[in-house]
Amino acid sequence: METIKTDLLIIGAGSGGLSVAAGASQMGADVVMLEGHKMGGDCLNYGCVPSKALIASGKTAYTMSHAAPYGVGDVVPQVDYAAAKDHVGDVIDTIAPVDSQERFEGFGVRVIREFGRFVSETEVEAGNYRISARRIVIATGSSPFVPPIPGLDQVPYLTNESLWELRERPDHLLVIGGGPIGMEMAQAHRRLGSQVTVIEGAKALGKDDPEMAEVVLGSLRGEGIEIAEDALAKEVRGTDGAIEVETQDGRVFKGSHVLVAVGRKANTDTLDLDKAGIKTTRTGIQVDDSLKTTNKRVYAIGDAAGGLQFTHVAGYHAGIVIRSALFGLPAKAKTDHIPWATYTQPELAQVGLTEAQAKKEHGIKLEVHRFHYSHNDRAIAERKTKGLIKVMVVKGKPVGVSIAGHQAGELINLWSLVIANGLKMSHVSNMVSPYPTIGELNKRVAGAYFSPRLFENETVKKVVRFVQRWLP
Ligand SMILES: Cc1cc2nc3c(=O)[nH]c(=O)nc-3n(C[C@H](O)[C@H](O)[C@H](O)COP(=O)(O)OP(=O)(O)OC[C@H]3O[C@@H](n4cnc5c(N)ncnc54)[C@H](O)[C@@H]3O)c2cc1C
Ligand SMILES: NC(=O)c1ccc[n+]([C@@H]2O[C@H](COP(=O)([O-])OP(=O)(O)OC[C@H]3O[C@@H](n4cnc5c(N)ncnc54)[C@H](O)[C@@H]3O)[C@@H](O)[C@H]2O)c1
Repeated sequence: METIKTDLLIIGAGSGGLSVAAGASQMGADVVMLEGHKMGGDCLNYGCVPSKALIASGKTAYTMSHAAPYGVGDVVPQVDYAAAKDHVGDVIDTIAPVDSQERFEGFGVRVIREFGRFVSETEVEAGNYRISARRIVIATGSSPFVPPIPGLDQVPYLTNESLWELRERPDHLLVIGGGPIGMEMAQAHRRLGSQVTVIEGAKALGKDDPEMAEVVLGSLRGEGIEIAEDALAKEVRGTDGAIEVETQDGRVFKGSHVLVAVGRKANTDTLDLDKAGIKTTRTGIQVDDSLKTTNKRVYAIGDAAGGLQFTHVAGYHAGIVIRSALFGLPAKAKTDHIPWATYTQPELAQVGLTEAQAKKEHGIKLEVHRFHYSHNDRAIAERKTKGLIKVMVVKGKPVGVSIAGHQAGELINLWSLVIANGLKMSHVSNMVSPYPTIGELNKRVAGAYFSPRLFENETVKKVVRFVQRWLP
């Protein structure tokens, strides 16, 4: 067995681990990174990247079959599901070099392609290596949670991992779980020609503001997706091509395939965390504000840390760990300014508090302002008028923003900047947006905040009348 000593050992080469490795190695630390499976982790191989690529195929098919309102004849697209999967593979291959072993070795990182597990508080074994490190970062991500629904293990169910291997378009896809994975994949498949039924135990897109989620759900239903809510899957039966899902209230849904998308499970089982004195919670590894585990030399980041599960969160965590582990500086992970977006069409995006959360936290100090896409000229030109932006404001500062509509995931960037830097509504209204852009929505909602203050204000009116009398 080879013994290695290093400054920083990173377990997992996904979104979080790669970001720590890139930063730390280029800043002079001696870094070892373990990866037991594919470089790039879930996001590149089974998550964000393939899902957004398949969504793009679905969007293309939908545009072709809904062109008439633009004066271009509708066509029935000839969908080749296997070719769409080739497109997905090609997109992964195009991005893969950025996450590759070669690239990281070029930074001076020693990449070991083995799964690691703790053997003591400061040592990890991986294959034929025993690595001791000054600091260790657990960035092992998460896996699809497969609930113990009776019968599920008897049918050939799909997860976000096996879905990408499927080359024949499902005739009728049943999706258990109406979260972001379920809804994104439901719409992509519907647009590629499958019949789709979403079976959701509570409310679909339930982590988002219900008013905003409804904009998306209405559109999805309009496209022919059946969304059954309060439909907790209780039993699954059938065979390849003929699957039935029965819900707790006795409804039975029939389809050809079933995708299980009911959340994630942190990858901690094989790490032997107890040998390093590291505790876990119900959702992942227990960490403090600085992402340190109960073993102060070990950090946990990204999905493994059991909080928000997004690639940009794993990347943000990486920055916190670099600051703390490399420079010994205090660094705390916050969540107030973390956005998320669901890439259905229309999209759904959120940063900061939802209206309900803001009401609870700020009570009567809260003001809520809305602006609808139907008043945005670019949205009208593009016939993308469904949706709205909603801003929760306390004493002139936004504390949360929710957007449902065209390019919501792009629009939320500005509000992430605003909230991260404690900026005010006046900063947004001072901005000049090019006309006509969807981005004007951001300025217009700030206008909606200031309009009553300016236009329904007697003092303002008095001042204007007074000045007008004296102006030459
Ligand atoms: C279908 C789907 C769509 C998604 N879409 C989006 C999106 O659009 N936007 C977004 O922000 N997020 C999205 N996510 C979430 C995103 O993929 C994750 O939040 C992100 O990948 C987490 O990064 P991570 O570094 O924590 O884990 P990962 O990227 O999963 O990396 C963990 C790595 O650790 C390795 N590993 C595990 N155990 C060990 C061990 N013991 N030793 C060595 N290596 C190990 C794994 O093989 C893996 O490569 C999506 C997820 C899914 C499933
Ligand atoms: N666009 C994005 O950024 C994006 C896209 C996909 C995934 N993700 C990340 O991946 C995570 C996991 O996504 P997800 O959609 O699997 O999980 P989720 O936890 O967000 O949603 C799962 C849904 O399944 C439902 N459910 C649970 N058990 C059920 C049962 N027995 N029958 C019916 N419904 C049941 C839950 O009520 C919930 O609504 C997300 O929370 C997100 O962090 C992000």
